[in-house]
Amino acid sequence: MNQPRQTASYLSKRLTQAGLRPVSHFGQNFLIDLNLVDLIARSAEIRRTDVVLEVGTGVGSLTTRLADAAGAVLSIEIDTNLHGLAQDELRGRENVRLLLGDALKNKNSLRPEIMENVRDAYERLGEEARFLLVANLPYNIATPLISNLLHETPTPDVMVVTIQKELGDRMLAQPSTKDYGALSVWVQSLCDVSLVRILPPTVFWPRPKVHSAIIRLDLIPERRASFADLEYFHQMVRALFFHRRKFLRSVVISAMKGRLDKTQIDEVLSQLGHGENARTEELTVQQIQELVEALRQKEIAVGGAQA
Ligand SMILES: C[S@@+](CC[C@H](N)C(=O)[O-])C[C@H]1O[C@@H](n2cnc3c(N)ncnc32)[C@H](O)[C@@H]1O
Repeated sequence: MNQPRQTASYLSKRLTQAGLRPVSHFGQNFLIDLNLVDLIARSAEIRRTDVVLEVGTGVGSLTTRLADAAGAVLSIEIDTNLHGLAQDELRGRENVRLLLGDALKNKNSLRPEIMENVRDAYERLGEEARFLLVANLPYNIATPLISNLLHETPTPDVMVVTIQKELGDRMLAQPSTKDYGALSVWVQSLCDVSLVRILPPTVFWPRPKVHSAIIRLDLIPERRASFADLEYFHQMVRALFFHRRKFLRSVVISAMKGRLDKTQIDEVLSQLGHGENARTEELTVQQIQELVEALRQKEIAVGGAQA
């Protein structure tokens, strides 16, 4: 088993020998600093009883490190040529399974094979098993991938991902800032989010136009368990941030159209102390959770949502 020497010249040679070039629409920006590949793997604190999902195998350099530490690694790659190179690189590693295809079935769901394989490995690894996502993600699918994984069972206990810095800023954002939005509320409602490292374009080959960030998300099981209807919450969060400039009251009215009338909505808002000048972006994650739950309860009371 070879340890790939992942420098720009090594990678470009390897791809050129195979008659390939990086494909930009697949987000093929490879990490060329081995210390950073190690940092991603190390930051996930992987154990022998963990099943690790990687999205975007590339030539398999991070996959190798994940396989050294984990009980099982499942890695998916959309590009047939890279999948072939990674198969060569990882041959003989019995705890690695490589899938070929798009990690997403559509914007709202993962390719079913992924969670089927994760659940298989999870059961095999026994009571101590955890599920982790550790990946240098293709930037165009990072948001749907992370958002959708938070609906899955098992939900990842830990996610350590390299993403566009701007997306990391949105995940970490606090109320009343420009980056605070549906994604901030959705991930922070379920996870502790922390910044591991900001990465300049120079550590990738080819160089992307923007800075990147390694972000760690730790699922807090009590937070997840506190939701009566997670799907309802997620949909409402998206609706509440859809018109950023409007006042909270008019946003709620349009989100609840045909479900609650204005009087019912005003009752909920005044009970929670949100005046007519309130805006969604000023509300803390907890205030948004309370608002969505109060709206859900109101809908149940008037015969709409399911208890
Ligand atoms: C940023 S590169 C990371 C490659 C490698 N893991 C590394 O760290 O250098 C992203 C990889 O994801 C693959 N990819 C892009 N879109 C994908 C998708 N929808 N599903 C699975 N893999 C995808 C790309 O072909 C590319 O190999």
